[in-house]
Parts: sequence; structure tokens; C-alpha cells
Amino acid sequence: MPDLRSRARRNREPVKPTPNQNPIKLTVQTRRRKTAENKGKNNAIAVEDKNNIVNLETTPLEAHPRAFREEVQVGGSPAYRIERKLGKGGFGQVYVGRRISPSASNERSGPGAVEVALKFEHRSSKGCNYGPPYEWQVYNALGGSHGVPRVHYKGRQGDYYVMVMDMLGPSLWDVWNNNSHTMSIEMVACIAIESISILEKMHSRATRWRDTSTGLHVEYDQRPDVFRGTVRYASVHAHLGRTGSRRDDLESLAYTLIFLLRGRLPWQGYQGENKGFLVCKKKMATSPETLCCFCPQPFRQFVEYVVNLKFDEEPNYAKYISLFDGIVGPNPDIRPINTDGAQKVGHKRGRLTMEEEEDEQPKKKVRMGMPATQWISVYNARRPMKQRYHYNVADMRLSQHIEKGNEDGLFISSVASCSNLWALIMDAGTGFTAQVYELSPYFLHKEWIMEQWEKNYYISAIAGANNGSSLVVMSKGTQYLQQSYKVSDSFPFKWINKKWREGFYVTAMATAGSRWAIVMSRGAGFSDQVVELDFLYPSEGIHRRWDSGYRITSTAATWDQAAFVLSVPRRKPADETQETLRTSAFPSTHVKEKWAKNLYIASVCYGRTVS
Ligand SMILES: Nc1ncnc2c1ncn2[C@@H]1O[C@H](COP(=O)(O)OP(=O)(O)OP(=O)(O)O)[C@@H](O)[C@H]1O
Repeated sequence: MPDLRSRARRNREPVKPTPNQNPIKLTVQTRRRKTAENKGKNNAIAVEDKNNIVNLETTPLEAHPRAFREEVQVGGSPAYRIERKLGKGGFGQVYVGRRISPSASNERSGPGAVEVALKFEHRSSKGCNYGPPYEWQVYNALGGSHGVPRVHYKGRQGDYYVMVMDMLGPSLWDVWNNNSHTMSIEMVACIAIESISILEKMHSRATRWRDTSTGLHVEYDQRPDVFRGTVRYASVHAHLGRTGSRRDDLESLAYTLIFLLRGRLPWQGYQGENKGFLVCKKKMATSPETLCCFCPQPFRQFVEYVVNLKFDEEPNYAKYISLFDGIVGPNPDIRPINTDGAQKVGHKRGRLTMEEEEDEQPKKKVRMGMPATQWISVYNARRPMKQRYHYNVADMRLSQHIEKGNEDGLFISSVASCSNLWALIMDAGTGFTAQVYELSPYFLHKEWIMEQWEKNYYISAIAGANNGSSLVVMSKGTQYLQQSYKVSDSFPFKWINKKWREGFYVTAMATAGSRWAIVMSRGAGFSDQVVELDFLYPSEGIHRRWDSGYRITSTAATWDQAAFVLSVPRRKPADETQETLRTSAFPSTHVKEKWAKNLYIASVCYGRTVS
């Protein structure tokens, strides 16, 4: 409380216009006094501002959307004069509307309110491609629930879609900005309590994570080229293009809270084309301890909980709220922000959950662990066959191993590289009829590959070394009909996506340093394919894919990321068993154990995991 008040007193001067990157969606509701009139109506996060100090009335006016210099009246609403700008989002702009139509009531909220928030969205905005903004439906579903403004009227006037809604208080961004970019621990703890309870309510009403017809959780997917959100606060899963679920909202909230508290997040300041990649990498590399090193323990615990949530796991909202209750103390009257709303739902259950928790088994953490570079090997069940492996093979010795293998009726099935030395897997069961290979200083050697394509050889395995050289193996007797490859500085998901639409599937992958090479083929014998890409071994994603009938068919990893391509084969194998191993040394003894169970190496790579 002291913080917000003293800040507000010092800042009698006009509040600076909100910068464009205004990231904080929560809006603080100023509550002047607990009068009979507004009690229970202002459901938003409320700053308990008994002295009516927070005053944004003097905010300078900004240009109104054209054609709205006069007034707004939509969908049977009263007429409003447009006043100061409240903020701007990715899709629209929000202004204060002052009622000009006479009315019997002088209410502060509701359909007849004197002051409302008007949200304008131009009809050509990206949110209006299919008519009125999708957000309208969201407000229909959520409006009026704790912390979400109620929409009273909506309609189109001129070129704009307009929404008339309850006015909330100043945004957290403004409050933070006007307090020398800090907020007291108590204030942030209250924001945490309120926000968690708002999210709980939203999740109970929101349809995004639940299938509307079945009520079941939406299906897991990852599309690494899809990102929607604000880079600074986005969850790591959102960066990686995973289907959004409840955990993502909580992770973003955690970052927002730490930002309010510390004034900065460790991943700020990146610029350029691969900003998203660098920010995501930094988020993954920043442990909750480091992120929260100057914050009280509940913040670290909250971050730990939320970054380890599984895709469809039900968040324990009450437990998270009770973490912050410890900071602000039990007496709600002395809290700097009114947390009545959260109190009603969360508090009672919070205590209950804490008791239950004593029995809870410690959970396996999914995002923790030391970053490591390891061998990742994949094994498939097969009918008994001869398989041979070589590792730590220097360039010079490559040919002698391959020649010997060929003499014994074996062809190369996979290749990999670690520390500029090669690993070579040779099988008797590839089905190939002829094979050529080339060790080249290029990643990849286009002319040689084209020459072999001319002779009806197709790429069947590739590997790249850190020094930029590559080992490409091309075979006859594959089922491929056409082939295409791409070398890229970042994982080329967009290209893969395009090729999928043309009937190609990924059939080989490799990395050299931080570069990727992806080979895609027509006639690969798959009916579907997906990608799992992560800064660690994406255990959860792989298990979910396995459960849906996918099997890993290609792997590759850089120092930063590991990529797994999983496919559904057109012809189901008799035994679908697949296992993976991660080991710091080449898994020679493990391979022998696997062979004894008729499991054979299907793919191998060396790169980023977490131990
Ligand atoms: N009902 C409201 N009362 C007071 N201020 C509001 C209200 N609605 C929005 N604002 C302010 O206007 C800003 C812009 O809101 P808007 O809904 O356009 O975008 P956003 O949700 O912040 O961002 P995006 O649409 O990009 O996700 C908000 O951040 C908030 O500061």
C-alpha cells in the first residue's frame, strides 16, 4: 500500500501516454470508496485507493480514430464523446467514452455508465478478416467474470468495429511506469493472487483448451513456425509453437510478475530476425533460482510450479494463491490491492489443498536439469538381423569400415557425428541394392548429390560435423520417388510445412554446428508426420506422439536444440516398440542389450538434451 500511494502522490503530473508495447493485459481498477453503488460491481483487479489518489484524468488527449472526432453510438448504445486514449493493443485502440445522451442514472459501470471504455478495431485489421473481431465472442463468454470487463454494446460505425465496455482502472504498466519501474513485493503478491484467480475463472469458462463438442482437452500439437503473443512474456511452449493450454497463461503471468518486481527480465534486449529464438533459448537457460534471485521465495516456487506443468495438467490455482498469501498476510484489509474476488474462491480451498498436498508424490520436473550434449539413440523392434556400429571414426578410417561392411552384405542405415568424428550404423536389413557415399567439406555438396540423383540414388542418411564437413549416403532400392533438401541457419519448419503440402516427408536430418539440413522425399511410406523441436529432450511431446501412433523416424540436434521427426507409417510394423536412450558416451553396451531384445538402432544423433 505505501508504495502505490506515495507514488501516486508524487505523480500528480500528467501520466505519460502508454507506450505501444504495453504488455500488461491486467488492468487495475481504481476503486474510490466502497459505496453501495460500486460494491460488487467493479469486478476487475481493484487498487484499494481509499484516498482517490490514482488520477489519470490529466492524461493528454491523442488523436481519435478518424471519423470519430464527434461521437460514437453503436448497437443501441447511448451516444458517447471520445476522450483520452487508454491504450493500444495489437488489434485495436481503446478510448474513454463519455456519455452524452441524457440518462436517469449516474452509474459508474453498467450499460448506462457515464464513462465507458470504447475499443475501436478497423475493419481492415487482421482481427477482422472474417467480420467482427473474434474477441467479441471471447468477451461474450468471459465478460463480467471476475476481472474481465462486461461488454454492453457492440456494432460497426463507419470503418470501425466498436465495443462499449466497463472502464477498468489504470493499467499495471502505467502504475509500474510511474513508480520508477518498480513495485513493492506486497503489491506484486496481490497482483499475483488476483491474476491467478482471474485465470482460474477464465479457464473454467474458456473454450480454447477444451474441445467445445466433447469437453475434452484439446489435442497436443507443435507447429514451430506458429507464434502469437508478446515475446517478452510468452511461455516457452508458445515460442515453440505448441498448442496453447492453461499452463501457458500461468507461465506468462509468472514472467509478468517477475518483471513488475525486478523491472527487467533476463531476455530483454535481443534484436534482429532471430530475436524469438534467442529469447526462447534464454528463457530455457534461466533457472527459476536465477530468474528469482532477488525475489522472495514464493515467486521462485510459483515459477517452478508453472514451468513444469504438463500440457493438459490441471493447475493447482489454490496452492499458487496460498504461496502469495504468505507475503501479504492474512488480513485482506491492509492489502495494497483489493483481493476480495480471489479471497472468495481461492482462500478457503487454498488451505484445503495445502493439507492434501502432504501426500502428493514429488513430481518429475520437466524443464529442470543441467543442459547437456548427449548421444540420442532410437531403437525399433525388428526381426533379428545383423547390425554393426562404429563410432569415433576419423575421416581417414571411414572407407575401410564401409568397405568391410559392404563385403559382409551390410549397407549404411544411419550416420552421425560427434567432435568431428563419425558414427556409422550398418545393417543387413535396409532393403537397399546399391549405395554410394561422399565425405565432403561442404554442408551439403550440391553437385555430387545432383549427380547421384541423376543415377537414381536417393539420400538415405546424412550427418554433419562441427567443422562444416558432411557425410552423405545415397542408396538405390529405396521407395522414394522424388527428393528435395534444404540447408538452413535455423530449423526450417516453414519449408517442411510447404513440402508436406506437396506430398514430401522428412526422411533424413543432420546438423553441422548450428546449421540444419533436412531431406524430404516423396513416396516415403508415411501417412502423417510431425516435428518435435525443443531446447531439451522433448520427453512429454514424444510420449504424446507415441500414444497417438507416431514413431520417431529422424533425429538431429545442435548445441541448442534437438529435433525429432515422428511419422505414422502407411504399413504398420508387426511390433511397434520404439525406445530412446540418452547417454554421454556412445551407447555401445546399451546397444548390445537392445539387440538381445531384438531392438535395433533406427536413428542416432549427438546434441542438446538435459541430463
Ligand atoms: N475496459 C478497459 N478499461 C480500461 N482500460 C482498458 C480497457 N480495455 C483496454 N484497456 C487499456 O487499453 C489497452 C489496449 O487494450 P487492447 O484490448 O486493445 O489490447 P491488449 O489486450 O492489451 O493487447 P492485444 O490485443 O495486442 O493482445 C490495454 O492494455 C489497457 O491498458
